[in-house]
Amino acid sequence: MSGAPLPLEDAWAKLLALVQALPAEDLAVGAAGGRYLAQPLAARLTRPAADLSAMDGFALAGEGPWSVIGESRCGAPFGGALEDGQAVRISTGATVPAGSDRVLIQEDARRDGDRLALAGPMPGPGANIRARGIDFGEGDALLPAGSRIGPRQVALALSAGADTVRVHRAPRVAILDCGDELVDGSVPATNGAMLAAMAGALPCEVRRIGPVPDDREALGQALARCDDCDFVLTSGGASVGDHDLVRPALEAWGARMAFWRVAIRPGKPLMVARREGALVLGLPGNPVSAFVTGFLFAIPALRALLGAPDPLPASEPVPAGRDLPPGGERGEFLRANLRGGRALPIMQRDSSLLSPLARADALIWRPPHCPPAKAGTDVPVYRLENGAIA
Ligand SMILES: Nc1nc2c(c(=O)[nH]1)N[C@H]1C(S)=C(S)[C@@H](COP(=O)(O)OP(=O)(O)OC[C@H]3O[C@@H](n4cnc5c(N)ncnc54)[C@H](O)[C@@H]3O)O[C@H]1N2
Ligand code: MOO
Repeated sequence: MSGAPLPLEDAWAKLLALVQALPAEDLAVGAAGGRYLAQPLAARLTRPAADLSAMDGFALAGEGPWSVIGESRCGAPFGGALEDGQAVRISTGATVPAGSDRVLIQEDARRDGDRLALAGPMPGPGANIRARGIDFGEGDALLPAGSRIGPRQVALALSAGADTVRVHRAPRVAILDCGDELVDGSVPATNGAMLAAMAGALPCEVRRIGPVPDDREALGQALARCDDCDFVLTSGGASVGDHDLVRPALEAWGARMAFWRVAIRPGKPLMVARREGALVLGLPGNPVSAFVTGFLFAIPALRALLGAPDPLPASEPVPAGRDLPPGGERGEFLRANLRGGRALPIMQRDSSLLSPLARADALIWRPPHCPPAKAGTDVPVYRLENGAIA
């Protein structure tokens, strides 16, 4: 447990091995935004349910000229069938009547009373018609288990006739700020609010606790308020100082440490533990360290609890905006700005500095002992603005 800090990849693997998606529940489709499907979604309906017009105009049967014998509107389809030489006025999205195989857009039509003639080219068969079932048919598999229900998936599920979807339950999350200096107000307790804002972009129930003093009993009482939580997130007191009491307090509460310390900068003294059904992450107190470990571990853990199949953040190669020195003993996440397709590192690296953190829109990953990188060579970059944490 107190051995060498774990390489990032090993820490991620151990974390994911500890987390299981929470049990499933049925939720009204409109309330399921941000959740992940616990079972696949199949269509209960065919869409479109009938052949529909894609344009405002006239549904035609046979060659022109035509006589207009009625109208098909959304919600009020034309009841009968057309014979050759007949047409109906039709709106976008309205049902194409039987007997018609094409729609003439009104800009290409000349209407005089009930008489209709071409004022443009004759539409071909099927023109301006959305055929029944082109989106999906009843019984079609629409979304596999593990899909995230975003706004587009909400629309799809409703269109497919689902009232509810089976999704993983939203985690109950406790976020504790720890430190005497936060209790007396000499240092503003920024981490809890920051982490709550990060977590709050995902579907979860966040309970803020503290600030809690550096005191075993107080920490014990605070942790007792987390007994019903799925995920407990502390910040501060994770290091080796005399007042870093989070680990013994967690152990006294019944948490079993899975690992402590990851070979990353900032964020080394990360603690990961489990207690009965709950996952526990002890994040370091330095605000940048809390953010980086929140981004790399806490948000992915939340996604995993929600049932995301691929919960870790993804990096992309971006050319470095300047020469970068070789990597050290710990891998480093450099705060950076993406400008003109390049990632420009911010050179203030102290893990207490919030102004460079707030200015950054990306993190450049420098793996341990990596060779120097010349400006213009690709380096792995994690964008901060997507995925809940800007
Ligand atoms: N001898 C060693 N000292 C330290 C080591 C080490 O390996 N050996 N690791 C350093 C690293 S790396 C980090 S990161 C910090 C982490 O320390 P803690 O997690 O124990 O955090 P604290 O000591 O409680 O606080 C550090 C710093 O952060 C401020 N803080 C704490 N919580 C909050 C909060 N909720 N909101 C805002 N600011 C917070 C606190 O006031 C301190 O300034 O340890 C190094 N030391
Ligand atoms: O990991 Mo600490 O976060 O380097 O300052």
